[in-house]
Amino acid sequence: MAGNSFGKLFTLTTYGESHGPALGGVIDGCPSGIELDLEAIQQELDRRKPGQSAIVTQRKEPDTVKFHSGIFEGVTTGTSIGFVIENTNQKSHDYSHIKDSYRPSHADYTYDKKYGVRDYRGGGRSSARETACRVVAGAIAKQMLRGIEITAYVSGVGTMKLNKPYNELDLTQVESNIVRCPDAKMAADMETYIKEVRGKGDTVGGIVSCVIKNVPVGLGEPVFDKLHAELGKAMLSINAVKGFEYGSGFEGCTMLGSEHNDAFNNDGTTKTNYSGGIQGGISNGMDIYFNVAFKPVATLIQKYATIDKEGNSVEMQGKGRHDPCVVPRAVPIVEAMAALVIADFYLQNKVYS
Ligand SMILES: C=C(O[C@@H]1CC(C(=O)O)=C[C@@H](OP(=O)(O)O)[C@H]1O)C(=O)O
Repeated sequence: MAGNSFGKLFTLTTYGESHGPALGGVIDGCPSGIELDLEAIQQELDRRKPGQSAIVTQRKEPDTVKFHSGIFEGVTTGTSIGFVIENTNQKSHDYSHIKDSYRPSHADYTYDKKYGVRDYRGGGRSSARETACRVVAGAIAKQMLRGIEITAYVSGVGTMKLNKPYNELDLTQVESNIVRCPDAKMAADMETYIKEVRGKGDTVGGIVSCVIKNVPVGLGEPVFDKLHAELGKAMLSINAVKGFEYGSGFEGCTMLGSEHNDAFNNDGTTKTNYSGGIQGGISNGMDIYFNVAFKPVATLIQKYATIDKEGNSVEMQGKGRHDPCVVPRAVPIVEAMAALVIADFYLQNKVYS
């Protein structure tokens, strides 16, 4: 299986399956001399971990990270940073019923056809549990990116959407509720809805929005490695992601150029920011903002029709511990992937000192 690494200079390689003994990773290219706040890294993991509230999977994992290399007396040494997160709460028997059949819209079918061998327990390598490793690396990248603020939040669940731009929201409130939506009223409605959906054994999708502030001018490459292309790849590599848009996104296509162009101020900043902080694939110093669309989780706790390995129609009953909606736990994952992209360009574009 290829494709387990991300980044060019600040790189992350991850390993591990949902029901194996552990997940882990190696971060390479992190500069030396960064004083790490290890508690802050664990706090990021706590924001992502399963079992954290009544609206997420009830698998109980502490997701405690142990570092094995690359850090001496709390400071990065410039060597590879190896880390491990143990799996402690696997219930693999919950998965024996799908050993020989495929959950519709899950990775079960494609993994089986591609590799011929499938660790069906908890989704194996296709499990979103892998994203814990991204959160570790992202937390280190965030600490390397002093002064840059990356804030994600839930802006949509099902058809419920926050119809306000990030700069009209109080983003200090993201962690004040279990949905991670900065509008208290909307968060309460979303929570009720997610609980209703969970009660039916069903799932629902949603949107995570993200803003990156204080990015200097000049990150990103002009042709294939555009900053927004790398952000798009990073976000689309997160489990269950179906869409990515930045700046004015799909809505911007309905505007005229004369409305959409961001007029300059004399210092090079712009009066509007439909560009989303990126022009020609390169950051222009304005806020970078984007939306990430997550589909409803494929595993339903309901009866469903599918096929087995031989192609016979079978009726299955979903079981196990699953997220009725992934967006509350996806918030720190989106931030982590954004941090990895920005950190990588910091090093590539030699703006880090
Ligand atoms: C454990 C996590 O999420 C898991 C993601 C997942 C899947 O199929 O992706 C299946 C479930 O695993 P299990 O049945 O073992 O509880 C989720 O709980 C996690 O994110 O840490």
